[in-house]
Amino acid sequence: MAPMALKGVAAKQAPAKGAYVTFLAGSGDYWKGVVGLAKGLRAVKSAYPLVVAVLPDVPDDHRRNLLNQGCVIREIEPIYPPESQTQFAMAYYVINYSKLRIWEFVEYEKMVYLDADIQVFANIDYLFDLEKGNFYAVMDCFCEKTWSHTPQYKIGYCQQCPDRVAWPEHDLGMPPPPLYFNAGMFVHEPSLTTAKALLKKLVVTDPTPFAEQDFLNMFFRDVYKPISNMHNLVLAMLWRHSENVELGKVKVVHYCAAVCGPCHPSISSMQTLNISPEFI
Ligand SMILES: O=c1ccn([C@@H]2O[C@H](COP(=O)(O)OP(=O)(O)O)[C@@H](O)[C@H]2O)c(=O)[nH]1
Ligand SMILES: OC[C@H]1O[C@H](O[C@@H]2[C@@H](O)[C@H](O)[C@@H](O)[C@H](O)[C@@H]2O)[C@H](O)[C@@H](O)[C@H]1O
Repeated sequence: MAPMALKGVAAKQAPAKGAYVTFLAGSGDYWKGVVGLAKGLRAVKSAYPLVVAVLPDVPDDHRRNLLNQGCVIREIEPIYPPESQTQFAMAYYVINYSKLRIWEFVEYEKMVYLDADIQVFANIDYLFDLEKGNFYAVMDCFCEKTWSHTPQYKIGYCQQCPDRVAWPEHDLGMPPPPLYFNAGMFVHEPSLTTAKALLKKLVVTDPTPFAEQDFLNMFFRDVYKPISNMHNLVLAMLWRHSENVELGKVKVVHYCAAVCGPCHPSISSMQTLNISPEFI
C-alpha cells in the first residue's frame, strides 16, 4: 500500500525553538509509557513540551489521559511501506513507519524524539542547542537475537566492540556496515522538504526487518552524528557491552529489550540506575 500523500502543513508563525515528541499507535498500553515520559520530563524540569504524534486508532480516553498530563496531541495519518514479503523483526514494526510524520511538525525548529518505552531520569534540554544540520542519535547494538537475520550477527561483529570479532573485510570483500543508530531516540529538524523527500524515497525502498529504523539509518547516513549512550541506554547494552556503559551518567533508559523483566540479569544494574516504578 503506498504511503499516504503528505498533508500540506505550513508553519503559520515563526516556529518555536523545540519540543520533545513521541509516537503513539493502537489501543494497547503504550499510552502508559507516554504518561510516564510526560511525568519524567516534568520531574527533570524540562522547559519543552511533549508532543504526541497520534494515529487515528488511538482511543479517545487514552488521548484524554495524555492531555491531562499536559501533552500536545498531533493527529497524523499512517504511513505504510511498499507492499512486500519482508519479515519484520517484529510483525508490528510495519506501523512504525508512521513515525516519519514528525518531520511535518514544522511549528518546531528542532525536536527530540523519544519512543514511548523510554524514560528520562535527568534533564537533557541541552540537546536542543546541538549544532543544526546533523542527525543525532545513539549507536545501537547488533548482539540481540532480533538481529539474527544479519551478517554481523552471524559473524559475531558488533559496532559497540569492533575489535572483539573483527569484520572479515578481506574474506567478504566489503567494508563493515556503516555506523547504525537506534531510532528510539534522536534529535531532528522538522522540514516539509525533508518530509517530502522521506516519503518519495520510501515508495522506492523495499521494507527491511527493522522497518523505519533501517530506513532512517539509510536516509540520514551522511549526516548522522553519534551521541553518548547516556541519552538512550538500550537495556541490552547492560549485558552485551557493560564496559561501554557508565551507569552513574545514564540519563535516558530505553526499555526495548525483548527479555526485559524482573528475572533478567540486568535488573541489578537497573536498580543501580535508581529506576523507580512510579515513572513506569
Ligand atoms: O503498537 C504500538 C507499537 C509501537 N508504538 C510506538 O512505537 C515505538 C517503537 O516501538 P517499540 O517500542 O515496540 O520498539 P522497540 O524499541 O521496543 O523495538 C513505541 O515505543 C511506541 O512509541 C505504539 O505506540 N504502538
Ligand atoms: O521499528 C523498528 C524499531 O527498532 C528499534 O528497536 C529495536 C532495536 O533497538 C534493536 O537493536 C533491538 O535489538 C530490538 O530489541 C529493538 O526492538 C527502535 O528502538 C524502535 O524505535 C523501532 O525503530
